[in-house]
Amino acid sequence: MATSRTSWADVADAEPAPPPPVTTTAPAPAPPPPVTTTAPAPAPPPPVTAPAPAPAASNGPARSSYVPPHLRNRSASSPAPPSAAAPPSRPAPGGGFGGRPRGGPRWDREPDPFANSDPLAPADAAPADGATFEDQQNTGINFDAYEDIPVETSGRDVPAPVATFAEIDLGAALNDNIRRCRYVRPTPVQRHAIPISLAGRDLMACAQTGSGKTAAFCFPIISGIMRGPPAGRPQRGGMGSRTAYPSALILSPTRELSMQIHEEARKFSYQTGVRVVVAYGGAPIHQQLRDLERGVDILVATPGRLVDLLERARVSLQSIRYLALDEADRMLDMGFEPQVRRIVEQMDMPPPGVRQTMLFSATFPKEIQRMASDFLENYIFLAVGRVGSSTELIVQRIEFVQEADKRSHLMDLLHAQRDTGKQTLTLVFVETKRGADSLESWLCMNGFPATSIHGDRNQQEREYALRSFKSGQTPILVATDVAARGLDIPHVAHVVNFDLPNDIDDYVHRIGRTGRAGKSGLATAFFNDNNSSMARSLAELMQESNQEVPAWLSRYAARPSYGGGGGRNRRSGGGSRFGGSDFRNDSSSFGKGGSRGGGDYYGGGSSGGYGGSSSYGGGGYGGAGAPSAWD
Ligand SMILES: Nc1ncnc2c1ncn2[C@@H]1O[C@H](COP(=O)(O)OP(=O)(O)OP(=O)(O)O)[C@@H](O)[C@H]1O
Repeated sequence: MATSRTSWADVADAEPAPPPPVTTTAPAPAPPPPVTTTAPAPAPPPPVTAPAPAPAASNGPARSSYVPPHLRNRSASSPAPPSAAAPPSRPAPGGGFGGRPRGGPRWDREPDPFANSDPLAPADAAPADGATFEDQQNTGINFDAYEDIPVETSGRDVPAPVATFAEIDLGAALNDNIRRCRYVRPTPVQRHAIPISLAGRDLMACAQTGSGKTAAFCFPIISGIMRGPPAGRPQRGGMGSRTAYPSALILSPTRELSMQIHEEARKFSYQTGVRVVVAYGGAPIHQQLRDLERGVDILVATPGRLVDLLERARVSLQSIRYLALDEADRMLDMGFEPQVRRIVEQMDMPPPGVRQTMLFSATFPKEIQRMASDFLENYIFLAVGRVGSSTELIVQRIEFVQEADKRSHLMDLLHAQRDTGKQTLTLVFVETKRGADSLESWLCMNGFPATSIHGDRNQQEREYALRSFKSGQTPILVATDVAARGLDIPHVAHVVNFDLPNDIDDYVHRIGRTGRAGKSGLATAFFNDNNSSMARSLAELMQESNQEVPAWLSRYAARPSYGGGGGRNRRSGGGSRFGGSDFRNDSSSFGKGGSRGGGDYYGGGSSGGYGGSSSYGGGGYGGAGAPSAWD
């Protein structure tokens, strides 16, 4: 691996009114015998000093406009903006549309994704009462929080981790963007995952919420596309074809998460010539089709909308070199698995071994690992922190609250928070869509500015709610599990599980909306007899995360009938600490296609507990007649 000693990371720290509401079947190669190594986190790089902020490339919010394919090859007539003085390692990725030759640099027309650090907030959005959140960027990150985190890798010939971005040859343009993002050093998952992916290896990676997994899969993809396709790859399509041929596909379970990944990927790929397009349900397809027609290298999509595009022959997957599944365990659970298998195995995507596949999540039940291995070849399993565990940065409190008392209890919490005088955001999770509406109204009636997000709200309302929450205009967001995964909202200081989920992994993702990127957070859960099946898994999780377990919860957990019998709330990392986490290390687990019904997690069967929760966009996915939030 080449190294670049000129990177910013060697020397530096860093720079720098919402709208009205309104077919190829993959062979299943035998898994390699895993080799397990438990690696200490690499030594932290020496402290660095801050350079003068690099000018955020300020070619303004130029309108993106269609570049005719025949013009894409011309060399840039206008000089590159100052921060892009060094040309990208590969100046001409991008087309993908109609299989025409990929064009030349297009950054003279590229809107600046750094112009507005909050992807969903309008530039002029401000927190309530005119207060401003201190800093929306990634400064003040407590990296020490990650230094002694245990890391496990298993698989053959695991590439060595890196300690700095400078050790990785990601390309000058991408390095510029890393600096603009104020990422000074890689997080632990990035230290391990990026070299693995750059070496061309398939990867199943499990790392705690808020630990930087998005960049961990985006950087290698962008860097790989910048370097260009492998020699001899046939050009697809013909003149006049309206089919888009992305080189990379990133799938995620919710619209909002896809939007967020798109915004992140646009920042990372700014002025690299790599073009990122997003496609998700609930939004007009015509705009997305137009975006695809302008060319796409990386397509970020929700499965439902992608299937639609594939059926219309507006997207072909035959040029896919990189496939990433974010929230991979969710993507492969009962609700999504058929759609995802269709996309990955029954369309025209190259098989494992030809494409490179990366699966990421904070939780990875072994049952799902087993299924996921169908998509991978000779892969490396990476666990940063314990699989399915929550970060110790989040203080977890469990309070015994009867159903009838929940509202007044919530009110007490909110009053206490208000009394601190700090401008923070509170995310309140409830079980049902109706429950979300009703709690939102009640909070508003009682003087607490709240909004809600769930699967019965239309996309415009969902986006508005999220914007309003992020900006601090409505600092309380009542949500179903549609907001449980992946969303990276700065300043969420408190997550309240007003209704506990039925699945411990959902709890891990929910509380992970706070305590992100090395910052601390608070999570309070209301527990009563209705949640007794969660007692043991909650107590175990809290113990693993060094939290104080209330005596009454330990007593609940000790009762055999209360969560003691296994079922889906067994801890998903289960087994011995590190070593039990890669399912290939379980002697009974070899043989990819092994019995899915024999799983040791989630009730021991593919129908043993996934997907049935009414909280997922209401009525669950697959629930008859209920609109799914997961498309
Ligand atoms: N190297 C880095 N330095 C500083 N900040 C970083 C770095 N990498 C990522 N971040 C920031 O950390 C935050 C969390 O990252 P990200 O959303 O990718 O987490 P995640 O692991 O995908 O979380 P989740 O499991 O909840 O999806 C983001 O705000 C991101 O910009």
